[in-house]
Amino acid sequence: MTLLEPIVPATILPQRVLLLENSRAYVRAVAQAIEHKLELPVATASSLAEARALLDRHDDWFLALTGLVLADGHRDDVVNCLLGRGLSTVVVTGVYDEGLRQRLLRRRVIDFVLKDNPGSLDYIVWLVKRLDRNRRISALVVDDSASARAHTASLLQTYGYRVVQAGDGAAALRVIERDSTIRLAMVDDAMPGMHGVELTRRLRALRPRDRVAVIGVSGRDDSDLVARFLKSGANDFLRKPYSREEFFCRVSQNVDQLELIGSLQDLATRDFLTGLPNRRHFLEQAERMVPRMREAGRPLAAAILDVDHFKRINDGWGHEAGDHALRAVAAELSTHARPGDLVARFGGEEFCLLVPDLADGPLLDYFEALRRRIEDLDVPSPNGFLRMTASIGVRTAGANDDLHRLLADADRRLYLAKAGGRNRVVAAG
Ligand SMILES: Nc1nc2c(ncn2[C@@H]2O[C@H](COP(=O)(O)OP(=O)(O)OP(=O)(O)O)[C@@H](O)[C@H]2O)c(=O)[nH]1
Repeated sequence: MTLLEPIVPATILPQRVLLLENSRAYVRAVAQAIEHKLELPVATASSLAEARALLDRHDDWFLALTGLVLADGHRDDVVNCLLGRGLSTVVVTGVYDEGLRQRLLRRRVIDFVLKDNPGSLDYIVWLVKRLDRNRRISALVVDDSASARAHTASLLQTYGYRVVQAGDGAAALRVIERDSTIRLAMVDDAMPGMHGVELTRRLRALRPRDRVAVIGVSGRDDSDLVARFLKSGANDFLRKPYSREEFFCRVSQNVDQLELIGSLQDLATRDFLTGLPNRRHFLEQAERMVPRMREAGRPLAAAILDVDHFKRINDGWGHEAGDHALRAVAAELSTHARPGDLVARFGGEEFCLLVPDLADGPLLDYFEALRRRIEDLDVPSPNGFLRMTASIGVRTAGANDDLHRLLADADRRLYLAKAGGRNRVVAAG
C-alpha cells in the first residue's frame, strides 16, 4: 500500500469549507481554486450573520477560512464565533498586525495568511489540501514527560492528525509494530531506558524512511545530537522550544515528502486507469512468490482473465464506457481477491491473478465465482447499463514450474476458453 491509498480506512470525513470574507472577487478566486483543485465543497458568506445561518444549516464542516473585517463583526468577534463552534479556523487577511497574529495563533487559529502576499492563493490551496489529508494520517508522539507529550499531541491534533502517544521507547516500538497506519513519529531524545536516537535506530529496523517520517526532538544544546538522530535514520530534527509555525512547517514538509515518494512509487507500480498493480509490478512480485510457495509446499495457481468481445463494447458504447467497464472489472477483482492474492492489469482488457493456498474444487469455485461476478455486473453508462462476460485460463503450479510456464499455460487455456464459447473457466488441457 502506498500513500495514495487512504491511510486510515475510508471513513466519511466532513468535507465542507466555509469561506467568510467581504471581498467578492477574492472569495470567488479562493472558492474556485478549492473546488476545482481539491474537489471540496465550499460555502461562502460575507457577514457573520450569513455565516451563522450556514453553520446552523449544515453539520459537516471541515474548515473555516475567514477574513477579519466584516460589516457586522471585527477581528475577535469573527474568530470567537468560529472557534466557539469548534471549527478549525484559518485567518486570511489583508490586516498585518504582528501582535494580533501572535495572539490569534496562541488561540489555536491554524494559520494566519496574508492575502496580499504573492502566492497566497497557492499557499491556501496547499494548506487546505494538507489539512484535509492530515485527517487520514496517524502520528506517534514519544516523550516520557506527560505534559510535553500532551503539548505536541494537541499541536498535531490542531493540524488534523490522529495522534497516538507513548511514554517510552519500548511502548513506541510496540505501537509501531501493531499500527501500520502510523506515518509520522515525533521522538524526544532524553527518555529513561531508551533514548530517542536509539529508538529511532530500532524503529528503522521495522519501518523504512519512506514509510514513517521520524522527527527527533530535543531541548539539549548538543551540536552532535542532530547528526546522531539523522545518522540513526531520523528524517528531520526540531529543537525545543520551537514556534508553532516552525513545528507545522517541518511536520508538513516531511509528510509532503512521504506522499511524494508514495505517488512516485504508485506511478511506477500501478496501472493508471484501474489503480491495480501493473504488469511489471505483478511480474516482480510473482517471481518471488512462485519459488517461495514451491519451497513451502503450498499450492499456487496463476490465471489470466480477458473480457469477452471487448472491442464490441468500445465500438458499441464508446471508449469512455469501455474504460468504465475496465474499472468495474478491476474493482470486482480487488473485492474478490483474498489477502495474499496478487491481482494486476496486464494491459488492454487482460488481467492476471496469482492465487495461493487453493487447489482442485475450491480453486475452481474461486474462479467460477469471479466469472459470475463479472457476468452479473451492471456498469452504468449514459446509454443504459452495460453488461459483459469474461473468459479465464487457470494453471496450477507443479513441482518444476516457473512463472513463465504458469503464465504461458494459463494463456493457452484462456484461448481454449475463448474458442469454447467464452464466458467460462478452463483449468485443464
Ligand atoms: N476503452 C478501452 N479500450 C481498450 C483499452 N485497452 C485496450 N482496449 C481495447 O480493447 C479491445 C481488445 O480487442 P480484441 O483484442 O480484439 O479482443 P476482444 O474484442 O475483447 O475479443 P475476444 O478477446 O476475442 O473476446 C481493442 O478494441 C482495444 O482498443 C483501454 O484502456 N480502454
